[in-house]
Amino acid sequence: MQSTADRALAALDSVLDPELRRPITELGMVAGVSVDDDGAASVGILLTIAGCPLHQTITADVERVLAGVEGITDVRVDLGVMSADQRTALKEKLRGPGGAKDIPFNRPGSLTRVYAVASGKGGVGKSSVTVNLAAAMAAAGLRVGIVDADVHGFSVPGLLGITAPPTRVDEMILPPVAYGIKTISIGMFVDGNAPVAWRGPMLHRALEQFLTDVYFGDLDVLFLDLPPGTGDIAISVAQLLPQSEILVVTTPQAAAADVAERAGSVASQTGQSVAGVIENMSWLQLPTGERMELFGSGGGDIVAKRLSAAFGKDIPLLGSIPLDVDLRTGGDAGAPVVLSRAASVEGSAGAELRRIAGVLARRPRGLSGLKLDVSPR
Ligand SMILES: Nc1ncnc2c1ncn2[C@@H]1O[C@H](COP(=O)(O)OP(=O)(O)OP(=O)(O)O)[C@@H](O)[C@H]1O
Repeated sequence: MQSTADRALAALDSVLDPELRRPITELGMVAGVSVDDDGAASVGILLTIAGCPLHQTITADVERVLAGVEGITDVRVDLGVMSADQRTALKEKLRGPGGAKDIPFNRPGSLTRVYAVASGKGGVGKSSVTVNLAAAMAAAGLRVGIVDADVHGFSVPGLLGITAPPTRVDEMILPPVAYGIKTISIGMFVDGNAPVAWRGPMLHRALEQFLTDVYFGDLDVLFLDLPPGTGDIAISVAQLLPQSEILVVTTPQAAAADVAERAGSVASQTGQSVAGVIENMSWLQLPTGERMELFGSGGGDIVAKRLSAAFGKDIPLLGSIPLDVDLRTGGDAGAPVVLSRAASVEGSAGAELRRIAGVLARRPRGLSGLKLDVSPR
């Protein structure tokens, strides 16, 4: 018959490390469990690093789970810290022997879809679109990550309300999780609003480090929020993640369409493909029911048609998102509009973003254009 301590240990399988999203039992974080005759349990928990900011969450989860185990009357959690050897074992468990310094998304058999979100110019809503698509997918149960590669204008942490810094386990970086999205941004590594004046090679190295040192685990979808324009980082993305596909965000303006098309056509030089075009700020819904096209019309359609002609295949306009105060206030508050009640209003920005997320989530996995097994898991 199982002892109470055995049942307690089995119950701890349901406690997940908040950052690694795997059971603490599997991660070697449970040093031991004992239960005395009166039902008082004491549990040794090994944190990955001293002063782990999430120790209170882990402690509370352990206490809650053990309180539900029959025969346990009291729970004491003793926190310790992993030894260097234990940390090495953890890293090997997560990343393979030697803590493999490769990009996991490029490994043969990786089923992660990587979308690099690009725009010709700044301020068209690229980051807002990225964050909302990611949030809608995560809410639908997909495992989602974002790399905020917009080093000059990083805004993803703010849009997701992330203030906590990433946790480091030696050289491995554990990304903060918000709304189920594992997120890493250059903004988490610079002081306050200090400007980042980095040049190409530094950007390349920063992105490479994000892709190799950040532990994302298995992801269904990874979004990269690129800086606006056709700069060095777009080329780095193509080199570092050759299977990534571009999502082009534009406004309806003809001038914006021209630069957005250029951003998309960089992909033809780098051998990447374009997954589609998203038009943002397409119209403003007036109380009279009319749509006011503040920035003109047709930009998204023009970009999609021109890119289709350039690539010799259909590149769809995935959707048109209206100007919407709820999208902006949600962004300011760090609460993506797709998760709010406002998104259930037909024709709203949130509703359209949810629809586009659904379309992208249903696209076949794997390298587009190549013959791969893309049957759903
Ligand atoms: N559809 C929309 N309706 C209302 N406001 C929007 C919409 N899209 C974006 N915005 C607002 O426009 C501003 C710029 O958006 P965002 O930061 O997402 O753009 P960006 O293209 O990523 O900019 P940059 O490249 O300069 O970082 C934000 O204040 C955002 O809330």
